[in-house]
Amino acid sequence: MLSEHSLDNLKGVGPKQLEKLHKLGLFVVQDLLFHLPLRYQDKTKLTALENACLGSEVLMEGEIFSQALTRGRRNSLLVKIQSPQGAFLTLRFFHFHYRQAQQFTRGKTLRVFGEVRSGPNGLEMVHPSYEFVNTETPPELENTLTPIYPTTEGLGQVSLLKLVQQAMSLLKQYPLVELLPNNLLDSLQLPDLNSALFTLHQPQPDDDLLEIKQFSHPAQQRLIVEELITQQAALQLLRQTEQKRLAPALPASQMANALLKSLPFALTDAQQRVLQEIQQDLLKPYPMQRLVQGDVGSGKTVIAALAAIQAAEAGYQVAIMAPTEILAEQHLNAFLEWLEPLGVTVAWLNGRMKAAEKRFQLAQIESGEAKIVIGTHALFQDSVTFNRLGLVVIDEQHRFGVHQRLALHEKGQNQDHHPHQLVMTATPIPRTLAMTAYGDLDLSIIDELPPGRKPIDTAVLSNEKRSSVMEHLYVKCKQGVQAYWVCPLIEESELLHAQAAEVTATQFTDHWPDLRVGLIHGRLKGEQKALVMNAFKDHELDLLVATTVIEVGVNVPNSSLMIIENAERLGLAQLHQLRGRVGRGDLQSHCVLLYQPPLSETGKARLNIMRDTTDGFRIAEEDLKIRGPGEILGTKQTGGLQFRIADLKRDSHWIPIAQHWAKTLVENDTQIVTDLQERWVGHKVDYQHA
Ligand SMILES: Nc1ncnc2c1ncn2[C@@H]1O[C@H](COP(=O)(O)OP(=O)(O)OP(=O)(O)O)[C@@H](O)[C@H]1O
Repeated sequence: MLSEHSLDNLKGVGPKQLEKLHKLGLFVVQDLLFHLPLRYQDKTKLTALENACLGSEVLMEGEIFSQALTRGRRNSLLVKIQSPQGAFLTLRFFHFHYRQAQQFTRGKTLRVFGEVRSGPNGLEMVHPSYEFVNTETPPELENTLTPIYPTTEGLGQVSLLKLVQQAMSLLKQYPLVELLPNNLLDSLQLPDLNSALFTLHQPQPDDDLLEIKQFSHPAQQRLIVEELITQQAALQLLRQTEQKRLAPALPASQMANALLKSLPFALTDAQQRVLQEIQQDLLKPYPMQRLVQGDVGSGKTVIAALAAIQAAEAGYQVAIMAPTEILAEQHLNAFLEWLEPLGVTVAWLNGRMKAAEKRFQLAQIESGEAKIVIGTHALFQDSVTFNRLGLVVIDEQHRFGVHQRLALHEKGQNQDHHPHQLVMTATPIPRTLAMTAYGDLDLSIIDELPPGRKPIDTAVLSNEKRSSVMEHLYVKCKQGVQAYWVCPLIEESELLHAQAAEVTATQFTDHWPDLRVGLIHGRLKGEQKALVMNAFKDHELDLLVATTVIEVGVNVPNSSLMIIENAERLGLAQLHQLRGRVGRGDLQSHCVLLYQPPLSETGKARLNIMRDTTDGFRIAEEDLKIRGPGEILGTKQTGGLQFRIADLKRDSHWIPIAQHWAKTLVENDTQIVTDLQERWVGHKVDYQHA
């Protein structure tokens, strides 16, 4: 079996090469077959010099007309060849031996391969590969296109190609088992696996290079589809396993009605719909696995509270995990306000608690006295023992990654049940991406903002206007407006980032001593951050100069002006999150995106999208197109989305199709699913738990 055939069985593979191959993620012969070329060279035909297009790689022949050495900053050897029709091409070599130079004598015929460029003396090729041709017995042309593989230092193309060729002849003897059903291949018009692999490693001259380049060749699509089906099937199996587990069936809650009555607002239709979906899930005796997506400010916290109360009333505990301490504290305040009057005890944990306080909170959690427990990732530390965990709410899950989600989930795993799981994210995620990243979860969307919100008015301005923007901000603050100023992310370094914020804060206080300015950044201690945040909330500060630490969740409805510096450096999803800190009350809010000129065309287009829409889903779709999934999901989450061949940005249109077929396979033939996973997950990728 090629899936068990280790690579050192191939000719020419010693320990050193093996190490290099492992570095490329290649362990068995089958891995080589799935190691697809990056691109191809066409050495199957000769192109006439006259027909060569600039920028294309071609094979051509000509007679040596002259050769010359030029001296300068870099010595170069120039060899001029002439086609039978009289056109000239210059070959330019920067590295050469003088002996080599002597070989290029006038009248000899050369066959060269390289990229045609325009040079100072007409058409040229830099460092082409070449051979001398005996015109009586010219060398044969290649039968297939020549693949160029991704490789690593010390493993040349020629060696790698030889190994793949050995793998291909083994494939002829031991073809791989076709795992995709015929009706699937027929309906999608895709080739079988073995011929797809032959096509991609040894494409015939008539195979469409353009299609292959654009990854739209049926042979490539076939592999992409198989890989995506495998990933979707893995998620569905995970989900099926989860649904076979027991969870406490939580009856409808009376206290939830009391909470609803006590709120100063009525739920929007979207909130009601999502709440009902959650409440229905909680009634069932197996774990809810639901993702709630709500655009910024759509009111997710109250939904979490209403779900929590259903568990608490039934005698179970609820863990609420937030990505930052600022957010955990904000949730704590909201939950205390809403739930304590109803007699529900809320505990909380943070990193800066005094030992005695922490002991007290831990004891309350362990005894079951505390029904709601709020915190950051501190919640899944070993010292935390839940008494009867019935529901886990994870806010902004992509900040945590699947591992942490599962870790908290395991905490509640006593003998008789698993907790229900509710994941909340404020980052709208395009549907296809959500299907891949969260395919094991049901999806609810809060697609409506509370009434009375006015769309944020956004302006895009050059940094040259910075001082007048500062001036304008001062005037507004004097009229009672509260504002954020978000500082540039010049370096990844937390220190420099903090310094930039400090400098800006000082500029304001130096200029306008009567302006009440607060400063918040990642290097402040938790306690200091909380103090500043609370002062801003209580309107003891007019302006909060911040780094992107305020990106998620911060809720100060009275703030209505935000300036974001160096906006061109941030992803759209992140800008949307930041901007979502204003426009949360009924005031008309404004946002200014400052950019450092000159701004590229794409840069301009991106900021214009921000100016033209506040619809998070549209922004996320654009971001997916421009920056890819990492930007939207965060790197931790995308860690679990590494594919061998598929690319979520390029191939997202296949995802719904893959999901459909994965479902059919999971329902009808789990053996195929297991085989597919063995084939694709191999040594490198673990779709479920990476
Ligand atoms: N139906 C509603 N009507 C009016 N106000 C509401 C409604 N639902 C929630 N709110 C209020 O809207 C504000 C935003 O809610 P919340 O903080 O829950 O938003 P969110 O969805 O978590 O947003 P983000 O993801 O941006 O943090 C809060 O002040 C909340 O009390």
